[in-house]
Amino acid sequence: MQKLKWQRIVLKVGSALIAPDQDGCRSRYLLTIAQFIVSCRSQGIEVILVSSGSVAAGAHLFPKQEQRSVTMKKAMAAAGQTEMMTMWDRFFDFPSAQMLLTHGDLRDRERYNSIRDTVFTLLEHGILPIINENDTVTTDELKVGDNDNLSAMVAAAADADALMIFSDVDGLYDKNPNLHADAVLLPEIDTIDDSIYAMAGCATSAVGTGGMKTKIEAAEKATSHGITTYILNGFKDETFNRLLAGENPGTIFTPYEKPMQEAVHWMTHTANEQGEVVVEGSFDDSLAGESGCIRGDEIVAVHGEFGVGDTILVRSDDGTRLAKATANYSSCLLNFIADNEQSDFSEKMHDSLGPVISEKDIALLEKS
Ligand SMILES: Nc1ncnc2c1ncn2[C@@H]1O[C@H](COP(=O)(O)OP(=O)(O)O)[C@@H](O)[C@H]1O
Ligand SMILES: N[C@@H](CCC(=O)OP(=O)(O)O)C(=O)O
Repeated sequence: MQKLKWQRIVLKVGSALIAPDQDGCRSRYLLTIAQFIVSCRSQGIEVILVSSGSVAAGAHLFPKQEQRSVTMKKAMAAAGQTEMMTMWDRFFDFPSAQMLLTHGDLRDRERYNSIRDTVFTLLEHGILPIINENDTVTTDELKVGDNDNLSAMVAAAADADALMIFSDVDGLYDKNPNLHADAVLLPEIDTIDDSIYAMAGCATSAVGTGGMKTKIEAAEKATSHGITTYILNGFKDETFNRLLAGENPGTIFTPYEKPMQEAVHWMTHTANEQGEVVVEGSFDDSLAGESGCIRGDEIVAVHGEFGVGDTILVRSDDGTRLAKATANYSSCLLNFIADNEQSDFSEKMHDSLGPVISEKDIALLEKS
C-alpha cells in the first residue's frame, strides 16, 4: 500500500449506504467504509465523517403511511441518529464523537469558530468526529438541507485537503445513469460551470436528498477552498482499494489554484446575508475607490435589519450582486445616515467610526 498524500480528509456517506433496505441501519457497506477510515488513520491521516442516514435508519420504527410529514421525519431522525451512531461506534476501537449542526450554527461566526475548535480538539485527541445535520431542530430558515453542502462547509471549516462524497453511483455522469443507459462517467472536472450543473439530475433512490446537483454545489464550495473533491461509489469495495492505491475510482474535481482565504470562503459560501446595502454605480466606482471601502454617503438604500458584524450583501443600483461583507454599522444607523443625507452626519460618522464596510471584510462576488 502506498503512502497517501492527504493530511486531513472529510468523508461523506449517503443514506443509501447506511440503510440500503430502508429498514434500519445495515453494516453491509459501512464495514468497508470503516476499514477505509482505519487504514487512513493508520497512515496518520486525520478523518472527519459526515454521515447521512438518520431518517432512513429510523424509518422502520414508524408506520409506513405516517412517514411523509416533516414532524415524522424529525422523529425518525432523532431515533435513527442513535442507531446510526451505535453502528459506527461498534466498528472502531478508538472513540468517536457526535456533532449535530445546522446552517444557523455554521453561518454565525462565533458558533462557526466554536465548531472549528471542537473539530480540531477531537482530532488532536484521536477522536473521530461524526457529523450530521441536526434535523430535529432545523427549520427551513436554519437548515443546510443536504449533507453534500454540509460536508463541504465542514471540509472548509476543518481546513481539509480532500472531500470524498460516497454515494450509490460511480461518480458524475453526463446524465443520470439510473435513467439513461448511455450515460458516460466523467473522471475529472477542472471547472464547474453551468454545463456541469446541467448534467446533474435529482436523486432517484427513496432515501437520497439532492441528487447530483447538491454534490456539484459541494464540489464548488470545496474546490474554491483548495480542497480536492471526489464523488465515489460507496457500494463497491474496489472504490476503497483504488483510493488506497492512490488512484481515482470515480470523479475528481480539481481544486482552485488560488484558493479563497478561509474568512472570505466562509463569507461567500457559508454565511447568509442578513440584509443588503445598495450602492450607486459599478463595483469599480464604489468598492475599489481610493479607500478600498464603502462610505455612508455612497449608499443609496438599505434593506433588512442587521447589526454590526453581520454579513450583508452589497448590490449595485442596477441589481448586480457585487460582494458579501461584514457590516461595520447597523442597518438602523445606516438608515439614519441615508435619511440625513444633506447633513454632515455621514461625514462625521465616517471620520469617527470608519467606513461602512472595509476592504479586509469583503468577499467579491462574480458579476452576473
Ligand atoms: N449526472 C448524474 N450522474 C450521476 N448520478 C446522477 C446524475 N444525475 C442524477 N443522479 C442521481 O443522483 C443520485 C445520487 O444522489 P443521492 O440519491 O442524493 O445520493 P446520496 O444519498 O448518496 O446523497 C444517483 O443515484 C442518481 O440517481
Ligand atoms: N440529515 C439527513 C440526511 C440528508 C441528506 O443529505 O441525505 P443524503 O442525500 O443521503 O446524503 C439524515 O441524516 O437523514
